[in-house]
Amino acid sequence: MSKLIDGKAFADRLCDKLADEVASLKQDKQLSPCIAVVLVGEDPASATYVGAKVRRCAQLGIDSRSHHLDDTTSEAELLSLIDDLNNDPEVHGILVQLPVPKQINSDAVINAISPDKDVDGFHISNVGALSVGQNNMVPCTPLGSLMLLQDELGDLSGKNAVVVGRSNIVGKPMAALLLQQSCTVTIAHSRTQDLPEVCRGADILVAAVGIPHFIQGDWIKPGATVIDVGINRIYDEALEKNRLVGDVDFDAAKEVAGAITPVPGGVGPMTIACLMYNTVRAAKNQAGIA
Ligand SMILES: Nc1nc2c(c(=O)[nH]1)N[C@@H](CN(C=O)c1ccc(C(=O)N[C@@H](CCC(=O)O)C(=O)O)cc1)CN2
Repeated sequence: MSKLIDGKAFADRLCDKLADEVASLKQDKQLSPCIAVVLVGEDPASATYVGAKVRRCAQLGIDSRSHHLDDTTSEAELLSLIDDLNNDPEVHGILVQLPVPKQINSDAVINAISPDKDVDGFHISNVGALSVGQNNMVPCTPLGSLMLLQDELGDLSGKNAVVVGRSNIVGKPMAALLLQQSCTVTIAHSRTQDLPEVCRGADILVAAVGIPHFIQGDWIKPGATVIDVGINRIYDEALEKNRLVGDVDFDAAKEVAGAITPVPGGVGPMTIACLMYNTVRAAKNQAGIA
C-alpha cells in the first residue's frame, strides 16, 4: 500500500506562506499583487476553476479582477481586452481560462499576453526560457507536480522519469522541469511502442494523457512515485452521478507504487496554489523586488 501524496495540504501550506508574503509586500513595499482572470463562455468546469482561483486570491490578499465575456466574443475583442490589461500597471498577472470558444485561436491569445504578466507560463517566450533553463513564468500544473515530487523524494537527480502525454501545458514543460533536475526523462505518447514496458522503467511516472484510468497497476514499477495529472469526469453507475478520476487506475496503482497523488486532492489544488505563487513573483518582478 503506497503513501498518499496530499496535494491539498501542501497547497494550503504554500498559500499560507504566500499570504504572509503578500501582507508584507503590502505593508513594507506598498505593493498589492493583482491578477486579471478572464473567462470566455459558459463552460461549467472552467467556471468552477475560475471561481476557485478568485477565492484563493481573496484568501491570500491578492487582488483579482474578473472579466467574464460572452461565448460569442470574437478573437479581436479578447485581444483588445488583453492589450488593455498589458498596459495597466496595476495588473501584474493575466490569466485566460482554457479552453476558449472555437472562434478564438488560443495560441494567438496566449502569445498576446505580455510574457512578464503570463502567470500561466504558456507564452512562447516563457516556454523557450524554460527549455534553456532560464525559467521566467513556469506553467502551474508542472510546477506544482515538481514541488510535490521534491517534497516526497528530495533530490531527483539520476531518477528515471517517464511523462505520459506531450501537451504544451503539462507534458512538455513537466519533462523540461524534470530534465533541469537531472532526471533521465522519457516523454511517452500515443505512438510510443510498448508503453506498459516504458512505464515499468519509471522511478517517477507522470500521467497526463486525459484518459480515465489509462495507466494500469501492472505498468508501475514497485515503489515508484506516481503523479496523476488527469482530471476526468466519469459517470459512476453505483453512485448514479459523475465523479472525478485521474489518468491512473488508482485502486490498482496504490498497491504497487511507493507514493501516489489522488484525484481529487492531488495535483489540482497545486495548480491553483502555483498560480498564486506566479502572481506574487510577477508582481515582485514588475516592481523590481528580488
Ligand atoms: N489558463 C488555464 N486554463 C486551464 C488550466 C491552467 O492551468 N490554466 N488547467 C486546467 C484547469 N485548471 C486550472 O485552470 C484546474 C483543474 C483542476 C483543479 C482542481 O483543483 N481540481 C480539484 C477537483 C476540482 C473539482 O471537483 O472539479 C482536484 O483535483 O482536487 C484546479 C485547476 C485547464 N484549463
